[in-house]
Amino acid sequence: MAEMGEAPVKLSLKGVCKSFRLRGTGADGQEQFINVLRNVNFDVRQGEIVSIIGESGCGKTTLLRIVQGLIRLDSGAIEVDGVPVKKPGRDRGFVFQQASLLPWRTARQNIEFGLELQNLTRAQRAQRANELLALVGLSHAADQLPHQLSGGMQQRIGLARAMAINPEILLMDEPFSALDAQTREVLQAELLRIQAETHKTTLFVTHDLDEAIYLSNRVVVLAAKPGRVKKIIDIPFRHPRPELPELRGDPLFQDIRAEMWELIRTPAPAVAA
Ligand SMILES: Nc1ncnc2c1ncn2[C@@H]1O[C@H](COP(=O)(O)OP(=O)(O)OP(=O)(O)O)[C@@H](O)[C@H]1O
Repeated sequence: MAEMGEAPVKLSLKGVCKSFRLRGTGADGQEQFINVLRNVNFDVRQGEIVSIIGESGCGKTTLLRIVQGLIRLDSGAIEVDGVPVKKPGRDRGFVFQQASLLPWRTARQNIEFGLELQNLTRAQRAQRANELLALVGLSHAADQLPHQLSGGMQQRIGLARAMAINPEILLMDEPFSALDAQTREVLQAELLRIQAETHKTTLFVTHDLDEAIYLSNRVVVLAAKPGRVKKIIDIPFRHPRPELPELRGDPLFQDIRAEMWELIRTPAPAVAA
């Protein structure tokens, strides 16, 4: 997007390749591999939200976990500020599809969890947790246990927990897909509000084309088998954006959506393993 055009590159994916070894062997007794990602290249600029879309199984989650440092790549590199990263680090926070909160800890204590490994006093931890509870709009629920929170509230706490370590990059893997449509739209708008406050560089995996367009500065469309970048689409709507129901009525939104849908449903040429 034009607003982000001049921002420095924060995260770079350079020639990322990944195969997994399958269990057992083939008829010829040889080990078998599935080629999941092939030469994936793109950059994410400081403060940008970039979404990854593509058909189920095209390697979106694998790619995010490689960036997180939980899966090792076969070749290529992940760079943060131009420096290769190979392991998980406090510069990258992760938000999952399920919030996976610790059930015996309150909302506040779940947020504080990530802070306990840092050299902070109890008072500093409490202050940071209070700031984050306010940021995600849940100050009133600080002392509730996870089972007392709705799915949407749990995801807000999951986001606050990821933000607790003050990562420079947020990695989000379908964080709203388990929520009902109405809650999802509320949280999408909240994420844009939080993004405007915090300017986190965000890499966001989703199945939902509308969500990708609404949230993102750019959308990376992956082709499948193996996962490759098919196209990177600029989303030109300026911030602050109107809410999603209104944006959906914009003919430009519909054109972008139609282009993405066409890209996803048209198989890319096969690539030799
Ligand atoms: N540890 C593993 N061992 C073997 N194959 C794996 C492993 N992890 C993922 N795969 C395979 O890699 C491919 C990509 O999986 P991945 O979960 O990254 O896709 P995805 O695009 O996120 O899918 P979805 O949209 O359904 O969540 C799939 O074929 C999957 O079966």
